[in-house]
Amino acid sequence: MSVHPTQTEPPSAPVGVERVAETVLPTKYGVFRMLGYRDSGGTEHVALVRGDDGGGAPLVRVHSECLTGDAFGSWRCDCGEQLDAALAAISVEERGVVVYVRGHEGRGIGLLAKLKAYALQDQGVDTVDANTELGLPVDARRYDQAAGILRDLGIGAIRLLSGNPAKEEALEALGIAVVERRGLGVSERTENARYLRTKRARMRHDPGGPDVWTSLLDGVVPELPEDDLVRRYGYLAAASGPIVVGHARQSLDGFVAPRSHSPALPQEPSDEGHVQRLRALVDAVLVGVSTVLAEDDPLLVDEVPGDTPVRVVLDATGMLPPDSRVLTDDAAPTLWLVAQDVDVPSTLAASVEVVRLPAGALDPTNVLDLLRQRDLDRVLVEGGGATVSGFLEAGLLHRLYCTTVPVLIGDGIPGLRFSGAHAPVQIRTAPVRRFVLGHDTCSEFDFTVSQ
Ligand SMILES: Nc1nc2c(ncn2[C@@H]2O[C@H](COP(=O)(O)OP(=O)(O)OP(=O)(O)O)[C@@H](O)[C@H]2O)c(=O)[nH]1
Ligand SMILES: [Zn+2]
Repeated sequence: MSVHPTQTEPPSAPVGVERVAETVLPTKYGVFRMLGYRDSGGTEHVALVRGDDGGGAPLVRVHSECLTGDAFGSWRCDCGEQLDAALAAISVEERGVVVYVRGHEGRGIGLLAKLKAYALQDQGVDTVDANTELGLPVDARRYDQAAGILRDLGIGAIRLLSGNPAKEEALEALGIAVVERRGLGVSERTENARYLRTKRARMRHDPGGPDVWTSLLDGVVPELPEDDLVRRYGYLAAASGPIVVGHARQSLDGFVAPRSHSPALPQEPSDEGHVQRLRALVDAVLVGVSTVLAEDDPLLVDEVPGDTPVRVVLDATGMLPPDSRVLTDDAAPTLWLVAQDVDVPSTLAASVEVVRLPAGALDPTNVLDLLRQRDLDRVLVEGGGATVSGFLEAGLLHRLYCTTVPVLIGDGIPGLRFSGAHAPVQIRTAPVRRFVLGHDTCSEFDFTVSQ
């Protein structure tokens, strides 16, 4: 059953607003003028204003109060992140307004009714039906106080930051020209995915622009400095020249697997698509043959949106079995790098190209040269330990993600190792960012910053 939200008819007497206070508010997004208003029903609202009057329709966010999202950072909804993103977008343009509308809590049903609606949603009811089951309107918000505040600010035309067409229609009906509407594109989270899906399916919400991940795939980094995807992957999406990213997942004591290969490291069920996202943002993913032998991973991008990159297997002695999935799955080209004199089967999928290098020439520098000649500039060296260590030791990694799994193996297949025989013992340091991937901890080294 599809229920369309019923907009409560505004009472015949429009709500008027009176400006009662003016001050400034320094924030992490810069200094805003802060204007306080009281509407004719006694509810108090504020407007955060940046920039001057001139220069076309400003960015405007008409933000519905949400104590849980705005103040407590709740992930049940996306309000807090939208508010942050709106302030950030306005600070980038150095111009715009956030009208913070009180009394809009719970889409106008009030805070405690919203909490009751949450309790119903905990039992499986969706956000629309929860309001209805409580005998309350799906959306009881009115926007005449927001329109009044904009008029008081001398603003008659706006670029609205919202994914809600009903908000645009309501403002238009109140005489505010919405020359453009776009969503703020904040990333979906596991906790709010159902809520956002329901808003799209049953409340006509649309993102009004590409979401963050789609933008990153297109090489565009949205102005959302607080967004997890932007923070984690913005640099890679924006990289214009060659970039090499290493990845290693190992036990706390530095092994990728026990000697027997069985059992392997526990798979992390929620790595938030980290490895898949790295794959999707590069031109080529490279692995050593031992990793393919151990895991038979076809190296696809199939859990997040994006294209599978060119797959590159370093296999000097030709150990790769012809039925391994990286050779048989033709989702993307595979480069099988072997030494000159190695025998390979004559019948291989059309997606597979055997590239022969002189014996001894399969070192990281030559391999990267070969990839760059093919315009494969962004490279993910995904595993295993020896392969990634080779690129690390050769000083060829711009970034390294070292994910540690909270287990101890004692002895096994080594993860990252420096070869003491070829290089003086080094302590590699670089700025590190750390993030938690389920039970794993990922440390990201940035070797582009010299220390
Ligand atoms: N009744 C109810 N209200 C909710 C729920 N989740 C969030 N809200 C309220 O919904 C309001 C925000 O509305 P949304 O539909 O999320 O977004 P919007 O303002 O219509 O659209 P955007 O401009 O794109 O943010 C806030 O006041 C929240 O308190 C919920 O499950 N039930
Ligand atoms: Zn909210």
